[in-house]
Amino acid sequence: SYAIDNRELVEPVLARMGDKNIEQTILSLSAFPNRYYKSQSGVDASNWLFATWGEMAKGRPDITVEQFTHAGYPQKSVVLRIAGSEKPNESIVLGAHLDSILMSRMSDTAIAPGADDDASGVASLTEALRSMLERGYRPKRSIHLVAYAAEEVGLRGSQDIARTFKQGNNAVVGVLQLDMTNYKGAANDIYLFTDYTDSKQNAFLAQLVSAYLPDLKVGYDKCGYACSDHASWQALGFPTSMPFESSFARDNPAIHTAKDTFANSGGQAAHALKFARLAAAFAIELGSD
Ligand SMILES: N[C@H](Cc1ccc(I)cc1)C(=O)NO
Ligand SMILES: [Zn+2]
Ligand SMILES: [Zn+2]
Repeated sequence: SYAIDNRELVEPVLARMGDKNIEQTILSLSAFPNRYYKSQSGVDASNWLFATWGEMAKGRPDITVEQFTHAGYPQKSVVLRIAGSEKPNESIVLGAHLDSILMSRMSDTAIAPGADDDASGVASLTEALRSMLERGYRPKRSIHLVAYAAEEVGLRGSQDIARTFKQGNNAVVGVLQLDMTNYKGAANDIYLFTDYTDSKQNAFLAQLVSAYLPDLKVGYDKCGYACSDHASWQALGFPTSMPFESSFARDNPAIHTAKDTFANSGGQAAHALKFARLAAAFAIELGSD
């Protein structure tokens, strides 16, 4: 059941979150020439995030950070796990994708900064993590943060990882995907996609916004196809949601081009901060029961 009954745990974490750290993470990730799943810089970006999350997790014996090796290409996904103190085999998964691409003339050395798609999602998750750690938050269920490799070439990294969870004895309570969080293209703040997602979990997310982010407006839209990694999880029967930055009609025109830069997402991360806060509220409410 989706109870909202951990306000004393959620609010201090949200209060400590800001856009400056998100900005820095977006700038760091979009500084790689590209994060293509087959390029050296795509491997380097994975290694950078592995080191960054590993540094953040130092001093927490309940946290592991690993790289997940995929068959057929060198870019690894990065998986961080905060072990639940009471129900470690029940998991909440927060995801974003690590890789970037150009819609045309892609090559191992092409310039594909992917600031919005999807450095913004990785940065939003990283800020949620930072604030939870600063508060010393310990979940009862396990919380997993995943930066997927190879999303742009057919949701390949998330397919491997979702399948691994399916084969393990993890009960997955809920999955959240953040793919593009920093380009505010439309009137509402957060758009919940209604296709390839779970309607009950979407309703829970809307309640979380009302409870913790009351000045934000929620809209609904459809992608029309399996448009990000949430579809890999939904296909295996796990409840997923994808809060998105804009409406379908007004999504970021720069994605999959060399123009997908932080400057072209507005030059600030205030929009991405909304998604970071929603992700933290989702993780703590589901992780604390
Ligand atoms: N297709 C998705 C981006 C994408 C997702 C939703 C909408 I509306 C428009 C565009 C992608 O490129 N993910 O990496
Ligand atoms: Zn994309
Ligand atoms: Zn994407």
